[in-house]
Amino acid sequence: MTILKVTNLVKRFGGLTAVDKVDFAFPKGKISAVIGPNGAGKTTFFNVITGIYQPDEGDIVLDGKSILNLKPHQITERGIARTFQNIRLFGSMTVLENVMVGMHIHLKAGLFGTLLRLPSNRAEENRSQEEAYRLLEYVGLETLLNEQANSLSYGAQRRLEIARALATQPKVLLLDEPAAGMNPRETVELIDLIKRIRQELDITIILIEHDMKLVMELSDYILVLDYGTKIAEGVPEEIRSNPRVIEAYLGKSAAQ
Ligand SMILES: Nc1ncnc2c1ncn2[C@@H]1O[C@H](COP(=O)(O)OP(=O)(O)OP(=O)(O)O)[C@@H](O)[C@H]1O
Repeated sequence: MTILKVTNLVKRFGGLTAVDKVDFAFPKGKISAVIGPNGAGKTTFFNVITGIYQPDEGDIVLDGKSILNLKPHQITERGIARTFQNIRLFGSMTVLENVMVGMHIHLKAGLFGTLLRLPSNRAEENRSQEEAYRLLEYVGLETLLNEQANSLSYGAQRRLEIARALATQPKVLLLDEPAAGMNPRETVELIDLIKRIRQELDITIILIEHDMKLVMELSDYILVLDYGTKIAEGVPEEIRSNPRVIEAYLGKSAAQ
């Protein structure tokens, strides 16, 4: 079953076509990877799906409904959450507060009522704090809940970004280079966390990643972009031996 489907997706920047007529159906409850050489259009693809850019052509359908022309926060409300290639946390806020920011889209009190701790919002605030704590436990950061976000290690900041994204209760979670800058131990922990999110929370995961070991180990399905176009799709074994993919990564001579 498909949860997210893009059809004939096109995004141009002036004369450059960053995403060029891409069709892809992301299977529900699976981990899909979007790979390709630098500049292939992967982040632009994520930016179009999450409403940061509107596509010039094509359609994006989440759970049977088009999300075209929606603003990023409306797309989050529909059930797509993401993390960024360059970590975007509220650095001077605590770890707990960062997760509560993710939660506010589902709270009646709203973000500022929650953060200002207005008396009328106390009960809701307590519930959301408990939920935020549970999410921090889930990603293994519960002992750091009162730390300032920018005091965390790089790997911990990436996990906090994932917790904040989970707080929006997504159907689909987009991870843009989640292992970038991580040491080998942090990467192993990340792989475990992503597998648990798929299995236990039933969330569909789409990730962009340059670490091929991680991609091959985690992905059920892979979409390969090069110069904005889809050059291959399939299961990891098919992608690993696909001559067009080898050529795109290593140059023509490697594929011959
Ligand atoms: N806002 C923008 N304005 C103009 N050109 C852009 C913009 N964003 C991306 N591009 C261009 O679109 C192309 C695709 O970029 P994109 O960042 O999507 O690639 P990528 O596959 O994510 O690359 P990387 O692996 O290096 O992160 C590149 O040529 C890039 O320079």
